[in-house]
Amino acid sequence: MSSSVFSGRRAARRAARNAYCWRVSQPRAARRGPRALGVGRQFTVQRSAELLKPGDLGRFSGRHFDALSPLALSRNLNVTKQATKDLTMHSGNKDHHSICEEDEMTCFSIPGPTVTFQNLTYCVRETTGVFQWKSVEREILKNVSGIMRPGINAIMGPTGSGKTSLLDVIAGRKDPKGLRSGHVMVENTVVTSDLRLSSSYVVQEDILMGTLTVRENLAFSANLRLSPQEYSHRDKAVKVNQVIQELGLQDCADTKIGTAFLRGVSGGEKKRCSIGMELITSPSLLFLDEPTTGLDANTANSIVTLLQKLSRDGKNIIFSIHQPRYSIFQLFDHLTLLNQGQVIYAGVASKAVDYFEDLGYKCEQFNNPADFFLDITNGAITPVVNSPNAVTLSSSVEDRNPLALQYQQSQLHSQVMEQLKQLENSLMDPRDKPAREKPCYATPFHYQLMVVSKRTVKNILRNPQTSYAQLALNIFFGILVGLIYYQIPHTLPEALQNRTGAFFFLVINMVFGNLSGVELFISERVLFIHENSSGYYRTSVYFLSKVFADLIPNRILPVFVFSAIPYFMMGLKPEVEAFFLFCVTMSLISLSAVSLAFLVSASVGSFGVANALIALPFVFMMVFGGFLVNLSSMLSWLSWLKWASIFRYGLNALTINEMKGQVFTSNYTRITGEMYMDQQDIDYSTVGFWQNEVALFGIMCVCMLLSYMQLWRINRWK
Ligand SMILES: Nc1ncnc2c1ncn2[C@@H]1O[C@H](COP(=O)(O)OP(=O)(O)OP(=O)(O)O)[C@@H](O)[C@H]1O
Repeated sequence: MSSSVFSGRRAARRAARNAYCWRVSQPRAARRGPRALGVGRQFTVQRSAELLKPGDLGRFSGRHFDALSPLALSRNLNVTKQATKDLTMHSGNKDHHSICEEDEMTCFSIPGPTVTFQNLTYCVRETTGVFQWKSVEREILKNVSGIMRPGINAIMGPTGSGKTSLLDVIAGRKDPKGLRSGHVMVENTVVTSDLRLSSSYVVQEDILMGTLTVRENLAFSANLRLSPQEYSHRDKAVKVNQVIQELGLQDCADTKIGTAFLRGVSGGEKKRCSIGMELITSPSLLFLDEPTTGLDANTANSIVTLLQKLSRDGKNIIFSIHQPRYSIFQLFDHLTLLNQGQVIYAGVASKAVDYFEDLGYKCEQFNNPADFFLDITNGAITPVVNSPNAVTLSSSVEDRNPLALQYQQSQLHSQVMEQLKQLENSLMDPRDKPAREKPCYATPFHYQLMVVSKRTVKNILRNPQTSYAQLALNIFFGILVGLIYYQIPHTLPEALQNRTGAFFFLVINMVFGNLSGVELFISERVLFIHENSSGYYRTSVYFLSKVFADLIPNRILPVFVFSAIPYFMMGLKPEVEAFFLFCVTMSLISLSAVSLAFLVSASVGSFGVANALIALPFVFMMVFGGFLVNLSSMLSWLSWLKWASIFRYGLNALTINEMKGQVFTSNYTRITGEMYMDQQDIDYSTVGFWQNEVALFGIMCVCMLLSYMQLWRINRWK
């Protein structure tokens, strides 16, 4: 990145932010700046810090420090190869030396945060029985502890072993209600769901806007997640280009992601784009849920290689993975192996095979270690019985997972627990802690509204079927109603019958024509949940942008077309004011109906349920509209439903607007519009007319408010 672009205060602010993503929770020394921690100067991080003991001395820049001091642990300031020798000399511990020399060394100029978790037990409730009324609690993570440092941290295990659950609990994405014990800490700060706003999480299924190109999707992420105070438009464009280069997406940068109807980029490119959406913020802590699932071997390899490259900048990359090939496994720094929700190995990845061989399992010469571990957990490989540490299978209930038991008794486990204890003890007194900044959105409300609305409009323009269908339907029905009721005469009985019939037809069309509103929030529900919970934008921003982008092209414009065509074809009152009020009434009918559809859309997740739910109130409203049933003759305990009927308010307003001041005649009879409305119990005064309009407006406001609340209440936990 050219220094000319990111110069001055902006660059300084950004550099500080990237290096100190977790600064609010760090010790003062850490907050004083990179130099205080030796960051910026090259030092080496040894991955097997679990092999060190408190009191052992490490060295950095000529100064010695306690290798297991809180600061050293929390920043991974362990030892260089040279320091390892010093350490051995100082501590006189030959074992350390020999073990340390076996370990590979990893160099980070700016190490990211360390994640620790202790005694995590997580339960889910499962419903049972024919009617699913009973619920039982099931432990899916049992007493899981570990330390994950900057580098590649893989969580492996057979299907259903709890990989994704562990990742989600660590990332603060799993419902905290299920956590029975334990806690997760990132740099000495207990993780809450706030972590969702400040960390990066790549979900398994790529959740991207299909109608936008790779570059547009990345720019969307940059616009919302990079603060406008720190990054100018140009900076963001440079950042997007940088991520495109880093991920090798140059060839498909301007290709659309693709939808169910539009072929777009390949699966691997989509996955890289998903990773890019998160890399835009230069996160120091990145979570990925099964990043290689569904990809061919080469693409999977290139993705993990890319992650490994990123981790060498000091990022802490934590992901779940099912059964990687050997070339991928080789890239892991740290491995956590799970079986039935329990840890069966946690430590340096390259030492896992040795660990299991010590337990009596034999890994064939050309066997892939990942397959070897899964075979062990599945019981396809059994331990050699005469091995001194061979796992003894017990039929007792407590020993159902002997591998987990073996791990809990191992030195590896006690070292991890010892280090966790050290960290706990080193936690600062809460009074000394700086006040924790509440993670907040990177961009202000109005900016988010502009960016999200732009995307919504772009999406509608590139996927205009709904808008075209809505317009075509309105034109078709407008002409149809106009032809059926062409130039309604003022002679009785047609004058009254045709007018009321035409109005009923129009209202039906306005209400049922808006059934498509139920798709508004359902079609993008997954995208909304992902983006909202990852801190892209506020719920209110999404709601407003979606509602306005839908209302203007799909609901308001077609209504004016629909109102104009039949109004003049039917020969209704030839007055400008009457036509204007007719259009206003039709718009309010449409808006109140569509708001009800939005409410249903925000409340349920499937089209089938939504269609069934929306049809019911519409039919009830039609029955209680006053056209099909005489409301005054209805059972009193049922007739209150008329107060909630869009049909009733709409029909009344249209009737008052048309009939008031009109005279209808036949050979022997003369009826005024007022006489007719008196007979129908319609209040035709000006106040009476506006009462109907206000009621429609009220229904719209209440439904909109409830839809927003429903959207806000959507379960975002995994
Ligand atoms: N919210 C939930 N409600 C009910 N059961 C759940 C929930 N989350 C996880 N589980 C259950 O917990 C177990 C572990 O699930 P998890 O997805 O973590 O496994 P996994 O190792 O990632 O599996 P896979 O490799 O198949 O994705 C499974 O049996 C799953 O059904």
